[in-house]
Amino acid sequence: MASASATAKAISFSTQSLPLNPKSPLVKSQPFVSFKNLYRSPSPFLGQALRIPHLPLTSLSQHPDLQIRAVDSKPTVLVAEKLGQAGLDLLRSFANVDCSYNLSPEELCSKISLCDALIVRSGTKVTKEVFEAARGRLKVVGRAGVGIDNVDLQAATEYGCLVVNAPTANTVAAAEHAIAMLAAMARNVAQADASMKAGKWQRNKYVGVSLVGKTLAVMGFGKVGSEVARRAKGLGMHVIAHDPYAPADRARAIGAELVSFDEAISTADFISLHMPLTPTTSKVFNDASFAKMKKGVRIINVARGGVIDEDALVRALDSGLVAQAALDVFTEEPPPKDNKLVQHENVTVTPHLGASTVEAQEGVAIEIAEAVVGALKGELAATAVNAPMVPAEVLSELAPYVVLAEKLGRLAVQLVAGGSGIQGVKVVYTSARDPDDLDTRLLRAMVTKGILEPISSVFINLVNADFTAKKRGLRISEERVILNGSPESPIESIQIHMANVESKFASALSESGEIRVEGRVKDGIPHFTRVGPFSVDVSLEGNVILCRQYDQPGLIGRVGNILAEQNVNVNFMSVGRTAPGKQAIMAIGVDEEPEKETLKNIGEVPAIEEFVFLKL
Ligand SMILES: NC(=O)c1ccc[n+]([C@@H]2O[C@H](COP(=O)([O-])OP(=O)(O)OC[C@H]3O[C@@H](n4cnc5c(N)ncnc54)[C@H](O)[C@@H]3O)[C@@H](O)[C@H]2O)c1
Ligand SMILES: O=C(O)[C@H](O)COP(=O)(O)O
Repeated sequence: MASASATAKAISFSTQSLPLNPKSPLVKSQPFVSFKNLYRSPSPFLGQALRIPHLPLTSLSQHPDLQIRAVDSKPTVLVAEKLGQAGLDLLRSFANVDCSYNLSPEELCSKISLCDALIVRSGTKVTKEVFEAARGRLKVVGRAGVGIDNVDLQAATEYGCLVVNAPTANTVAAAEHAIAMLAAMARNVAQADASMKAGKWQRNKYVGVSLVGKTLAVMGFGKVGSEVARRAKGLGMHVIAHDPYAPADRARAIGAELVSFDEAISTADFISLHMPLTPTTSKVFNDASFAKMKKGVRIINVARGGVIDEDALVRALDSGLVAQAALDVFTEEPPPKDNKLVQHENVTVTPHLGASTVEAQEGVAIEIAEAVVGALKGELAATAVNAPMVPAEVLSELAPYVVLAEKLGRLAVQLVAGGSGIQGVKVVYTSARDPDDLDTRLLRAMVTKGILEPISSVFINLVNADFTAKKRGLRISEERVILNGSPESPIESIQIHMANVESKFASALSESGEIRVEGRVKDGIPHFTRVGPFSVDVSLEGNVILCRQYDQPGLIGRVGNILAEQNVNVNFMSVGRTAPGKQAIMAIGVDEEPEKETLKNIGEVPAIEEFVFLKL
């Protein structure tokens, strides 16, 4: 058995070559897809996006084929609800834009397989059927607004489709609308207006209530809630808030006190709702909670209709427990014509207008267009809803490690003997960085991609990597080995360990019997540096042949000759041995995939005990 103290000597046969083959059929077909395949892009988000790492753009643009493709291969964005002009202009500068409003679910499903991105507001349901109908082409759904309860996030994740939203541009508009509803309700503005338009003059009927000195409970102290609180303070109201996840000091800074749910609803004169619709908040305002409220309470809902049990609210209004309600949102939108809340004389309604100001819609359109274009370019979106957000500077630092992680995953899985069944994979990072300073989610996703893509038909990216691994029963654990010294590079090495599997290349097994491969980044290029107990050194740019042999003079030349006879270009070769004249591992980097016959000839060289061809 080989010892773990194997040493490596690297023999360079040629320098790094551009992995571009202009004659590749991939360049001719599927133009948008081809870039990823040509450049082996890490495309952490969107595997089919144009993303060209490490390569000078000038050399690409000089290639005639690529110039044509770059022009031809604009993605298509379907805008399914009205979007501000500035956002449309931005989208059109990058993509073909199809504005088709009021599509039926069937029409949406039939169009979607021709689209790379879809932009919606709250009026379009993006269901599992939509993702199924997209047949893998849809890469990003942009929600031009905050609430993503109309998008099936689980299905999006399962299909590897990124969901981004525009979380900030309509905050003030929604807060202003809540305040407008609050004041209009307190002074019966809508009812009095309707009465006058009907020819009446009813001054006694529409006596209102004052806001100053009253207690307002803000339920959900996020972006909109805190802006509502700030404005209510300006109206002289006493503001309390309930939000299990909001920091107390942020509330205090605005002059609001965070209290429990029961305390908020039982002491308030006005209750304004600003939480998202989730399984926990669904119908959280129901008979039981109305019963705890002060008699004559007034409720404003500019969040989501589903947080209120609407039948219970009708009962509470009819009994006088709730004096008035002001509603911008409804469980079903638009609500049926005979909806009792809409018709109720103590209820003021607007048709989901919270975000509908000219300014907010322009802002939202730009915010979502930037997010969608960025995502289509393969960048990580700051407003990703179903994927970890990795800041741009972290991404650029990790770029070569992202490639390394994927290629190590690919190497490791190809070393597994058929029928072994992989269950557990451990990824070990050695680094001098403080663990809190090293975000490995992207690397883990790429290891998963490397392992699963060669053995399945799934397309894996940062969005669906964990989900897909889990679904396939593949457990990926991570371990950090902290090195002493200064953390100049984020990672020293990445190792992949696969336990309880057999290997088709016995030398890949470590002393503990697990498949082990290791890689490092050298001068920005990912290298394969260890297999089992053997040190090797091959840049991970083409494909790799691993041979185990008895170290003897002339062997490297013999294998090199076999490859040269078949016109296979060797780009790198290294030999790791236990001691002179003992067992050694020869790792050969080759640009092309050798013919079967060539590989057979290598295997028949007497000193070679085993070998394996690994495709990267
Ligand atoms: N009517 C409109 O046109 C309109 C416009 C903008 C936003 N909205 C809706 O308003 C809501 C708030 O938007 P935002 O931008 O402030 O979102 P946000 O994420 O900034 O704030 C939501 C807050 O709710 C809190 N929360 C979560 N669960 C809670 C619970 N069980 N009880 C109390 N608080 C809880 C969160 O901690 C968070 O602080 C969303 O539902 C959004 O869709 C509606
Ligand atoms: O969640 C939101 O952003 C608001 O409800 C606005 O929805 P809209 O874009 O459909 O107006």
